[in-house]
Amino acid sequence: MDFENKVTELALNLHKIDAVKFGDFMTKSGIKTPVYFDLRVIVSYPDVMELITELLYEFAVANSKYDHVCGVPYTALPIATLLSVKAKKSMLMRRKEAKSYGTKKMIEGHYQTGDRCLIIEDVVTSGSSVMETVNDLRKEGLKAEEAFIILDREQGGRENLESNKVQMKALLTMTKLIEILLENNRITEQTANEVRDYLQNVKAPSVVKVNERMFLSYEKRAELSTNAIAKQLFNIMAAKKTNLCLSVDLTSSTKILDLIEKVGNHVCLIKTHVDIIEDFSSGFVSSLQHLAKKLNFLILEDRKYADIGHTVSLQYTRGLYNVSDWADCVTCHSLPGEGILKALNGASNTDKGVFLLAEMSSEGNLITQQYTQETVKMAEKYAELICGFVCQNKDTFKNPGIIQLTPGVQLESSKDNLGQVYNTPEKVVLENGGDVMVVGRGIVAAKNSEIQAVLYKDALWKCYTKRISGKFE
Ligand SMILES: O=c1ccn([C@@H]2O[C@H](COP(=O)(O)O)[C@@H](O)[C@H]2O)c(=O)[nH]1
Repeated sequence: MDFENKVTELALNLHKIDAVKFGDFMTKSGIKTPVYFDLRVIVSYPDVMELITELLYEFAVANSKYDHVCGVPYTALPIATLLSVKAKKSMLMRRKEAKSYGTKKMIEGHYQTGDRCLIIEDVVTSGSSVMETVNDLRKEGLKAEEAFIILDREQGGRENLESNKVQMKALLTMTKLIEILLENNRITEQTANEVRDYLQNVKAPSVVKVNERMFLSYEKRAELSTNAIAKQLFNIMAAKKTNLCLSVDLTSSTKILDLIEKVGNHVCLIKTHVDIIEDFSSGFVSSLQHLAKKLNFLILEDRKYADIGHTVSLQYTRGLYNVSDWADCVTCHSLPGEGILKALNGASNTDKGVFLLAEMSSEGNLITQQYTQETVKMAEKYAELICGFVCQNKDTFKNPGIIQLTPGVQLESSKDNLGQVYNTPEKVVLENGGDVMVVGRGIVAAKNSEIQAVLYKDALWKCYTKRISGKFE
């Protein structure tokens, strides 16, 4: 029997076993519907289970590359099991609730970060159940980009899933099912029309688009990084439990080193502006590097390069500051075009990173939405060089392997008298998606910088743990 005939047989069988019913029903959300699906009953019909498995197998194996299958609990679990055995592919099981003891894992089974997982579901209306499983898999660093469905109710689920980067394929659509049942005299023309009218008029609510990096831990994101500095920074944050970057905007090298000695334990990154240091020397650089090793932080020179590639390569590798010699990463503008990234790429033999400025914290800055988008696009070709973006919004980029570095942070929202805008840790981390938060005067100008650094560190870390728990919206 060919594929189409088998699909027809499935439609007729689903009707025969009462998995599809026509009449006056009420959906979970209280909307009247002339058609109702209850595919939970299929477990009582081994030949229907076998047919579904065969069809999904032909459908899935022919077109997809995947490492695991995962059924949306509960109806799709036995189907995913049969499919996993038939395809000889591993299965993962998503829990509905995390265990209260032991590992507290949501996903059971063996997997590696970056593995591809195919989702199996019985019926899709809005796609929200599929998205719950997709989100839990993505939190574990798995790729969940394809969902195979028995029946698509055609009420917006496909569009909702696509907007969350999940391609959906269904064995049957509601339209096709009605057509088959009508052709085979299982339903009347009137019933068919009632269902068609209903389909025209009732759409499921849209599913909120998720930004995967908002829910992934720094450990998981380290595994997804293609830039060595981003990887290191994620790992330092996870190990030291801090996502605080201190901007040491002081003009005396002794004062800078004294401050770092006090707060270095509480930060993951130290950000410098070397051109404001009045007594800059190679001795300062050696002491800074020594502290970075001792206290386990990375060094970012916030140079904000913005010239043509040739000049930038000289600014980066030569002159009084010879930044490439000591800074793990630098900031740079995208304004001059790609040449600036070409210049920085390969200018050093050791691992380096670039934070590209996609947005600024200052009031009235001239960066437009289009400029931001083009900046993010420009970075795509330089996956080994870019460790992140200096930006202010969670939707500026999606790649979970890179870092959102966000300046303009103080414990209270405020402004300075030269246009700097400050947001609170809650706003920056939970709403705006900051991964590493830059604090300058909030710590540097405090009476006791160490106490203040701990306050910032704790507040920012608390927001991060809340964010990855997903329980903040
Ligand atoms: O958009 C940007 C980019 C960089 N910065 C830098 O961050 C610090 C912020 O210092 P505060 O004292 O906390 O204001 C500073 O070095 C800026 O050059 C930024 O503020 N905004």
